[in-house]
Amino acid sequence: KFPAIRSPRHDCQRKMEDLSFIPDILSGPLDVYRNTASFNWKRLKLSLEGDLELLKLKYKIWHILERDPLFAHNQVTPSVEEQKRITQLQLKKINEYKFVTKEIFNSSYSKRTRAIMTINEAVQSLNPSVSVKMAIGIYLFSNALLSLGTERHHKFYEATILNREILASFALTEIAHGSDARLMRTTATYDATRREFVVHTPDFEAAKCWVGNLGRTCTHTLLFAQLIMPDGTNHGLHGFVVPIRDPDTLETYPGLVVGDMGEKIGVNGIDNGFIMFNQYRIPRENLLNRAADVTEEGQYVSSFSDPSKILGAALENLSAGRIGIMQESCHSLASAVSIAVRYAATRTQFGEQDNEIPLIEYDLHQWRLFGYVAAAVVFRIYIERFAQVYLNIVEKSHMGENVDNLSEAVSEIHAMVSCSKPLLTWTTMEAAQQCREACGGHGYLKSANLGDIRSNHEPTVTYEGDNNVLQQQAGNWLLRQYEAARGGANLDSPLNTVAFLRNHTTIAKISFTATNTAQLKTTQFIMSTYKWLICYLLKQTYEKYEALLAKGLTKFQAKNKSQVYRWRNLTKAYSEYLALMFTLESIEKKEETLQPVLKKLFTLYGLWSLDRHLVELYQGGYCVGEEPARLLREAVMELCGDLKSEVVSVVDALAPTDFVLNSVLAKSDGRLYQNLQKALVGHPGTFSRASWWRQVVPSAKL
Ligand SMILES: Cc1cc2nc3c(=O)[nH]c(=O)nc-3n(C[C@H](O)[C@H](O)[C@H](O)COP(=O)(O)OP(=O)(O)OC[C@H]3O[C@@H](n4cnc5c(N)ncnc54)[C@H](O)[C@@H]3O)c2cc1C
Repeated sequence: KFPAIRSPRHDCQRKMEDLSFIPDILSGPLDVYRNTASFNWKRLKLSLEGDLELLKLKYKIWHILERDPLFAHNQVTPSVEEQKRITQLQLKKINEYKFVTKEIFNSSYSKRTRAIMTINEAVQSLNPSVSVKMAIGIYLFSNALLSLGTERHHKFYEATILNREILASFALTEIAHGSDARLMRTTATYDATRREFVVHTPDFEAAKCWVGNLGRTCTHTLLFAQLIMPDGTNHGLHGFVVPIRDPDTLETYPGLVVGDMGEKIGVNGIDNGFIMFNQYRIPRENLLNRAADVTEEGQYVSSFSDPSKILGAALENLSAGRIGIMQESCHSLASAVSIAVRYAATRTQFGEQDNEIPLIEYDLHQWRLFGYVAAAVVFRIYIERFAQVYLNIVEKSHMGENVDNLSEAVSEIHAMVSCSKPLLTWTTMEAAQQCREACGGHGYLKSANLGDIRSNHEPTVTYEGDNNVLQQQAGNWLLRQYEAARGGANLDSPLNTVAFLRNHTTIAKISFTATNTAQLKTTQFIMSTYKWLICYLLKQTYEKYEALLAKGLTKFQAKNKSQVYRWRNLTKAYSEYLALMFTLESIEKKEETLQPVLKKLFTLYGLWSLDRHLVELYQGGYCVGEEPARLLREAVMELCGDLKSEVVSVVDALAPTDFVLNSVLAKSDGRLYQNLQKALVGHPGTFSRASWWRQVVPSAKL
């Protein structure tokens, strides 16, 4: 038996905060690579979380749920219906645990939201379906009531967030329209005689669909429908609170046709549903009327009383869910790389004179995995910092405090979120696949958990805004800033993410001058290369777009024809730059002992990402000849080699507890084959004869 060890190399630092609530890891085969780390993994864990209390909260939740049989892992995937049942029961139980304490509930907006995001992430790591159910059914709905509704909707708010009597859903997507929300066809027509809205679905193509929680469970939905006045005037999409089911019987109300979407390729614990409304009546008061209202007599009145508050509300609605998705992606990415790295450090294959070496020793394996480890750390720090900035702005606007250039900040944050959600969700998707392959055949076992991580993560690239469509929105904003910079006008960038565009002509003239890899492995090289790249891609995209307009194409056509290789690459480069910029600012404030490893990870992520932009770096003349590409790739490989001694402890900092990680290949004790044997032998039915053997043996008597 291996004794428990307490990160012996760095005990001197423990006086800072008591991190004993983080379970120690057992000594074992992974020690070989743990003992070479330059830092204490628990301190890195705290640093990546960014807040001691939130880290404690996460461990508290994991600790409680690990002891609750309802949250026990299934060795065999339950039926779709059973997954829905378990998920709903788990949500009920989470409500009963009251992780959102009175103290959290009464704290400031930003503190409360960060705590809720942490709870969501802790739950997501155990069952992503529960966290989505909770995020849509409780938090998205109650936030929308606060930001889009008024006092008269407070009863719904209390019933949702405090009493948990309402479980809501969010109904926007229709069968024939998803990304193009403006053309949704569900209507809510005001009937002044009865002071009600009549909600109607004209045909199947206008049925709301994919609505999470709608298929089996929700009591209410937050419906987006075209608001039509008695005279036929259409005021566009508005939000309405619409009762769906009797909370005591879960029977849907007359006038509704509600169905479940059936089996999906992941997150089957969520009951996604479709709905058709047949002249279904709801009270006038159910219109979320902060921005606009309909009087009893049937007059449409816009109520923009406090523009800053409305803008803050809009910001919150647009971005909060996507920031939550990014945070959850960070967790999935961290879990995937933790599994693959621990496996790589314990699995040996090939060697000289029959001395097999661990996979982690192979350059190829390091190159395949370490860029994603670096991404996991960079994204974690980025989102932690970005969420703080975002929540502070929303909080100030909620409180009616003056926020400088609020409307510009709202647009900038929307652009940032619109390109960062694609970056984080797509990188996680790629990483999950690479990590699965890096674990070979054993990675294909359900008990490796890489399959579930991958398929449950996958829809995040589509929901809350399809990634390709979102990127176009970020590009719109970037091009506006570029146009302003070209014309010498002020940039609308209060968060300073594109402040460098003021110098775009000077930046365009810089080129690759490094003569050795050390010059590349600097924050200065990475950030200045990214600035050049963004300026170059902006120029390319802008010129193409303008040329198409000059040829007589409409704006719509010109924009569509500038996406491939331009708009899209531009927003990708900008999102990577954002992640690097925020991470760099944060790293500089981290404790000294962590800085060397964090800087290496930062540098690897930066160079590894730039490697994927080499075509543009050459195309635009930043790089000339063979040397730049050779040096860049050599620097990536050197960093991979350097990180070999750190990476196992880095994933110790990234990984959740063994129970939560739930991978037979990656328990922190590193006893790969003992754990695998236990799992294979313990699997139900491993040794049984097939119950259907008689049906396939010709001589057997049926
Ligand atoms: C698991 C899951 C849960 C969901 N939960 C909800 C929910 O609770 N409530 C809800 O209302 N909706 C929900 N959705 C729906 C989701 O929000 C939509 O699927 C999403 O907005 C994309 O819309 P769409 O499916 O109509 O795709 P489309 O808009 O038809 O897009 C299809 C493809 O075409 C591309 N495309 C579209 N427009 C352009 C363009 N201009 N240029 C280039 N390419 C383009 C897109 O990139 C995409 O790849 C959920 C979806 C899933 C998968």
